[in-house]
Amino acid sequence: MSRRTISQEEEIDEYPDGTVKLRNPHIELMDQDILYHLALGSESHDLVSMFGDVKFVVMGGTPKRVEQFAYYIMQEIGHKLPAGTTLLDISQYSYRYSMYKVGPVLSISHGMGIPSVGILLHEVIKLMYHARVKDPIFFRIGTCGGIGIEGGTVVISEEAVDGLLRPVLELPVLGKMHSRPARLDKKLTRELKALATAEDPYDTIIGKTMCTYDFYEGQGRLDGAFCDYTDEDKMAFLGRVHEAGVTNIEMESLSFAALTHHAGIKSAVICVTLVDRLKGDQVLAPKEVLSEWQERPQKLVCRYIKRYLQMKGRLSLDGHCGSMCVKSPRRFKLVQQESEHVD
Ligand SMILES: O=P(O)(O)O[C@@H]1C[C@H](O)[C@@H](CO)O1
Ligand SMILES: O=c1cc[nH]c(=O)[nH]1
Repeated sequence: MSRRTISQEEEIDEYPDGTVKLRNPHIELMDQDILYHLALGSESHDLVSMFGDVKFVVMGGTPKRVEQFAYYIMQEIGHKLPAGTTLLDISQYSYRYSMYKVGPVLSISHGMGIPSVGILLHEVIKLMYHARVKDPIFFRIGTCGGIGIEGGTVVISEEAVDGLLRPVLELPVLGKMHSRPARLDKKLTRELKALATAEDPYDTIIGKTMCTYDFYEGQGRLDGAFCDYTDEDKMAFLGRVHEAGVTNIEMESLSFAALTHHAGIKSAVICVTLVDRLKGDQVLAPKEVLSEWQERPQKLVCRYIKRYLQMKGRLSLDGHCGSMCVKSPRRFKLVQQESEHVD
């Protein structure tokens, strides 16, 4: 095992072969590990053959969004299903989360808020470990409220902070408060930004994301069931956090950043804004507009995955998966050179 320095404060352990390390000595001693909320187990399922080829884990709040992403990425990478079959929700019998696998991509719903995404991340990180997945990359494709930016803008988080602007996830453990740094991969953030194009009919920006424990009072809304502050108080708060660099507010990035970082897994959070919070609280855009907006983070992540697979020679330029299905070696080389920034 080797040590990688992430910052002066913290080092993380890594196995040289890139497999995910668990920071829990108890798991190895257990006869079997039941991933209860995924409806999977380390003995009941052959996790290595089911998931050993995973490279990308893409998470989003709703089962519908992750199913849609699974079908979209399937089409984009030319992944074929056996005739007459459809994608299967692998975790359907957990009745908690939905999970779809398309070649090297796992698409999983995480529900709403830090507790829900946290439980899922524990089990997905263990799944990566049991399946001996190498160097997985995790993405959250979400929705958020923007501050001073138009609805439909895509925000790639450079940092996640809590409602008090602290870049840490706090969790009481055995009666003591534990703090974990919430860090996202800076290089991955830049690489994603570079994949936004001038032809996209919306902006893609990098910004600081505030992650709250609540949608209403936690995000300073005036339209919850309860509200003990004034419109002026709300606007002063939003102005203050905006000045501190916050561009958007959502409810999972802190846990996503902290737990992936603690596991030594590269991750990024990409959210589309549904409302400019300086102009209002309610999400008023029509359903069709909201649904098109939600596709925007998916498009960016899909571009990243395709670029990655093209560079590894696992995808042809016209988007067909295969072992070495490169159509024109000369053009492929060009793609490789253009996209040197992608790992
Ligand atoms: O998964 P998404 O991005 O839709 O999650 C955001 C944050 C909360 O879970 C939810 C609130 O509407 O939207
Ligand atoms: O304002 C918003 C919109 C989506 N999700 C949030 O958490 N906040």
